[in-house]
Parts: sequence; C-alpha cells; structure tokens
Amino acid sequence: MFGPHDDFLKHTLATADEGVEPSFEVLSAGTEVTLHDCGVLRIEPRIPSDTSLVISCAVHGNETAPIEIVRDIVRDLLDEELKAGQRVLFIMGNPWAMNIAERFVDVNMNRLFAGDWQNYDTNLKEVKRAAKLEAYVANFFAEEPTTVDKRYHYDLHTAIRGSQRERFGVYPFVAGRTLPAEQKAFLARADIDTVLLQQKEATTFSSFTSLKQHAESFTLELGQVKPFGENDLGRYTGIDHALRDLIAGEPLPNKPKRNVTEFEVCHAITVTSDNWEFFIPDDALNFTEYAPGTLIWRDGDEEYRVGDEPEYIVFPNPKVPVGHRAGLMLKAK
Ligand SMILES: O=C(O)CCC(=O)N[C@@H](CCC(=O)O)C(=O)O
Ligand SMILES: [Zn+2]
Repeated sequence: MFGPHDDFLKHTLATADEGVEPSFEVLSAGTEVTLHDCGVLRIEPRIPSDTSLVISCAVHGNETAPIEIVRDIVRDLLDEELKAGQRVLFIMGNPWAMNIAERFVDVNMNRLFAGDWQNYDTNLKEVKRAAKLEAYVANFFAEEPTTVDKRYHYDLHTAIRGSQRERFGVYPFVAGRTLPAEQKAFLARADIDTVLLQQKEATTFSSFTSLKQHAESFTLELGQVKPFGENDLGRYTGIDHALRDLIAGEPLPNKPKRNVTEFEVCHAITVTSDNWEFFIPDDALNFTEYAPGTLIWRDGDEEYRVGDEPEYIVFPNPKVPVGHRAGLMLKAK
C-alpha cells in the first residue's frame, strides 16, 4: 500500500499533485484496505460491521495534531496492532494546503459541502476536492453491508485561538433531531466536555454527512493549531483512545462517564461589507464571556449586542471575506 518507510501522511503529502492510482490489499486477518485517492483510505474488516465510521482530518491543512493522530491509527491498523472491528473511511482532506502548512489554498473547503461547491469555480483545488470527498463518503455509506445500522462521522480540527474550554464538539443542525446520549458518551470518552448545538443548516463537512447522509457527525475541536512536530500528543489521548475503541468494535456506553455542557448558537457573526467593524480583541479566547449589552460588531446602522443574558464567543476571525462567518455567539443551554 505505502512503501516500507512511508506512511499515510507522507504518502498523502507526496501524492497531492501527481494523483494516485487506486490500490487494494488484504491483511492477514482478512481486512480489506483500499486506497481510493490521495488521502482517502478505506478499511473493511472481514467480520460484519454494525457501524460505518468516517474519520476525517486536514479539511484545514494546517491543523496538524488530528493528522498525526490519524496517521498513527492507520499505521497501527495496517500493522495489525489495532484490530479492525468496524468499516472505516479515513480522509486527509486538503493535501495541497497540508503541503504549504496553510488553512486552505484558494477557498475555505469547510464552507463548500452539502453541495455548495457547485456555486464555485470547479477548477479550484478545494472545490474539486469537496465534490470528490462527498462522492467517496456517499459511496462508502451506499456500499455498507446490511449488518450496518449506524453511521458516524468525526471531522477532526484544531482551533486558531486558544480556548477557555480546550476541547469541544460542534453538532450540525438537522431539523427535529436531538443529541443522542451515546454520542455524548463518545464525547466524554474523548475528554470533550463541551458541545455547541448549531441552530441552522451549514455547509461544513460534518453538516454534509448529517444532512445528506443521515450520520451522527461532529466537527471536533481538539486543541490549538500548531505546525507538524510541535503538537503535544499527550493532550490528545482522549480522542485517540475513543476512536481506537470504536474502530476495534467496542460499543459506545449509553451514558456519558461525565457531564457534557451544552451551548446553543444564538447568533452567527457574518462580515457584511468592507465597512464592517469587529469589537473583539485579537487575543480573546474561545468561550470568552460577554455581558449583556456588549457591542460585538457594527456595520453602518446595523450592529449586534449581547442580549439579556451573558453570551460566549467562539471562532472569532474578522479576517474572512465578505459574506463569510466571522464567529459564533453562544448561550448556555
Ligand atoms: O478557530 C477557528 O476560528 C476555526 C476553527 C475551525 O476550523 N472550525 C470549523 C468549525 C466548523 C463547524 O462549524 O462545524 C470551521 O470554521 O470550519
Ligand atoms: Zn478547522
């Protein structure tokens, strides 16, 4: 599959521009391994799976800790040190951005899913890739055996800013659904004790799998962005163990081992014009609390102030194009 001194990460970086011929291998336990494309690898165990699991990273190319976690899990599966008990599709999302250690090359890929890539120039790398990733995921789910009755997708990220809550999940909005206890249990197992409940449909990768593929999916923010080799992987053991347990086929407990605090998004901050002003300092951490009445942004006569109860900010980033999200305001649930 990969050369003797190679691994999934090295192979993905090396083949970003040249492309990859699909290849196939069977491990001694009968597990089938298919490399579909650069950074897209499928594991199909011989024993029947009850879950289809998609594990993605590098949808933003500079978020390296999740990439290192996925690299090590894939290595252990291929070496048969880790038992493959469920079918898994591993994705390293944006190999070109990984190679230049940037969030993206031309356009933020995590705004292009749920079909939104169709509104962009399909010659752009991220646009073409988002379309292909949707197809790989759709095929992976469509080809699942009849034994499968659960679809999970964990899209692994790290945040630009530091955070008062080090790890948190974002649960995409799908009308009428609620967060299942077993997914809370997964979050708790992964040492993620905070979850944001989106209140509107979005065009992120996890929204695609939730909305269009009926998966239980999350964007998981696992720490802060750092270059390759500078991550303290000791801070990521929770997610590493939780994913390894799921892959090995261990069922999720039906009760979280500890409390998971829920927040609801109450306002999505959008850059509305070149005159748009933002009043959040550059060093504000994710989950900084703002008192009622605090001015968050203004654009001419339009402004947003915190309502009657305290609100918390996440992902504040005023350096996005007009029309893009510059942060989220949250209320405790
Ligand atoms: O730290 C930041 O400002 C961004 C971190 C990040 O990439 N977050 C994801 C969240 C996706 C979601 O809302 O589910 C993103 O902005 O794409
Ligand atoms: Zn990200």
